[in-house]
Amino acid sequence: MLNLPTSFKEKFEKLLGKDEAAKMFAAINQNTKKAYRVNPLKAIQQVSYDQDEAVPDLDNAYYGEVNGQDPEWVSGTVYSQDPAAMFPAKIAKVKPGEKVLDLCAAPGGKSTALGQALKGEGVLVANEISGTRVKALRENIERWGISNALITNNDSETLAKNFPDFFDKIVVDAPCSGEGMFRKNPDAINYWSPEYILTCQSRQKEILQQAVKMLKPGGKLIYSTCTFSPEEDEEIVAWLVEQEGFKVLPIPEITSTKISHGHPEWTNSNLVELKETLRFWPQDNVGEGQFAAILQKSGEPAMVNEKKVKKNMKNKKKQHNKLALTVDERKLVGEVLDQFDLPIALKQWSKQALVRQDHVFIPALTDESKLRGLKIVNNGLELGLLKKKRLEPSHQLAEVLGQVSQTRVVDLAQREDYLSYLHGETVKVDTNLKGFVLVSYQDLIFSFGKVTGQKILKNFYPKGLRILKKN
Ligand SMILES: C[S@@+](CC[C@H](N)C(=O)[O-])C[C@H]1O[C@@H](n2cnc3c(N)ncnc32)[C@H](O)[C@@H]1O
Repeated sequence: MLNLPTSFKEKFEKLLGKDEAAKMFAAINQNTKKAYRVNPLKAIQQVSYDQDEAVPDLDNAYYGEVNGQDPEWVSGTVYSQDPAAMFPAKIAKVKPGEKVLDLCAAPGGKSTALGQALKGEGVLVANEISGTRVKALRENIERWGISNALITNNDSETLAKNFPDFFDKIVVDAPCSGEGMFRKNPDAINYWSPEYILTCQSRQKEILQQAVKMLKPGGKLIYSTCTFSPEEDEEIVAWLVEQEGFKVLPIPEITSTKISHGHPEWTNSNLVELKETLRFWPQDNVGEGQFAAILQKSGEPAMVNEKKVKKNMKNKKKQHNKLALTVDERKLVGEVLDQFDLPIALKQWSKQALVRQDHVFIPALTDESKLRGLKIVNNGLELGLLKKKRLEPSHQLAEVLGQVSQTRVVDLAQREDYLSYLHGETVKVDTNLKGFVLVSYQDLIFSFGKVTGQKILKNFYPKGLRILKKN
C-alpha cells in the first residue's frame, strides 16, 4: 500500500468527491499497465510478444512488457512507453514536412513518435536541458532510425534566441510534480508537497514563455504533464489563453478510449474551453496519469518572404560549400554505402552529406543562424567517421539502414552470440561476407560489425550501449 500524503488525499477528495477519489487512490495502489509501440519505420516489425491487446485509438501500440536486452528493443523495433503517455504525440498529428520542436524531450517517448510521423521530411528539434538525460534521448532517436532530428542540450531561453516564429508545432511535455507516476515510481511521493507544485507551475510558465516565441503565428502547441494538479494543468492552459492569446482546440480522434476532460471550475478563470483538454486518471485504466491540451497561437501564418528565402538559400549554399566532401572523401563514403540498399533518407547522400572534424553527416538543419551558440548533440544523420583511407560507419547509420530490407547482413544464430556481441565481444560467424556488415538477431538489425578473413565478426556495437553482464 503506497503511503499517499494526507494533503494530497484531502485535495482530491475535495476536487473529485469522496467516491471518485477513493477509486483514484485504489487505482494508484494497483499494478501499472505497461505497453510498447512497434516502429513503422523499420522494414521488419516482427516481435515475439503477444499482441492480443492493442492500445485503443493508437496505431502500432500494444499492452505488454519489453525487456531492454530483447532484440526488439536493441534494434529499435519497439519502444516501451506508458500507454497514456502515447497520446500527446498522437494528438499532435504531425505531418511530413513540418517543423516540430519537442522542447522537454528526454528520454524520447514523444520524440520517437513525432519523428516517425515526419517520415524523414521536415525537421524535428529534440531538446533536453539535462546533460545526462540527453544521452538517452540521442540513443532512443537513433535506435528508432530517425534521420532528420536536430538534438540539442539547451535551456529553452537559449533555444528561443535562434528560432523566433519558426515551428509549426511545439510539444511541451513539461517537468511536473509527477502525481501520475506515483504507482510507477513511488519516489515521486517523497518529492511531493503543495509548495513543490507551485515551483513546478512557475517553471512550466518559464518554459512555455520561450515556447511561445518559437511557435509560428497560427502554430500549434501541445502541452502535457503526467500530473493531476490543476495548478500545473488547467491553470496553465487558462494562463496561455488569457496572457498569451492562445485558443484551446478540441482533442482529435479519440473514440474508443475512456477519456476524461479538464475542469474549468478548478481554476479562477472558469474558461469553458478547458473542457476540451484531455485527462487520463489511473481509474480510467488506460495507463498512468496524463493531462494534455492542444492550443493554437494567435495570428495568421506569415506570408513567405521571398527575399528571406533567397538569402537563406544563399547562406545554406555557402555553408554547404565550406563543409562539402572532397572527391576522395565522397569515394570513401560511397565504398561503404554502395554495398547496402538505401532508404529514402540516404538516396541523395552524395549531394547532402557534409564533413566536420572527420564526421560525415547529412544535416537536419543547415542554417548556421539556427545552430549558432547551441549545444548540438547530433544534427541529422551521422554516416560515419573518416579514418585515414576508409569510412567507419556510425551506429546510427545501421539503425537507418534497417528501414529497408538488406542482404549484407549476418544474423546471429544463438542467443549466447547475441549477448556476447552486446557485451562487446567478437563472435565467430558462418558467412562468406567480408568487411562491414549489418548485424541482426532474429532478423532484427541492431548494429554494424566487420567480418575478417577468419570469419570473426569484429565488434562495432558502441561502447556506451554495451551491456555489462550477460544473463
Ligand atoms: C516529463 S519529462 C519528458 C518526457 C519525454 N517528453 C518523453 O516523452 O520521453 C520532462 C523533461 O523536461 C526536462 N526539463 C526540466 N527542466 C527543464 C527546463 N527548464 N527546460 C526544458 N526541459 C526541462 C527534464 O529533464 C525532463 O527530461
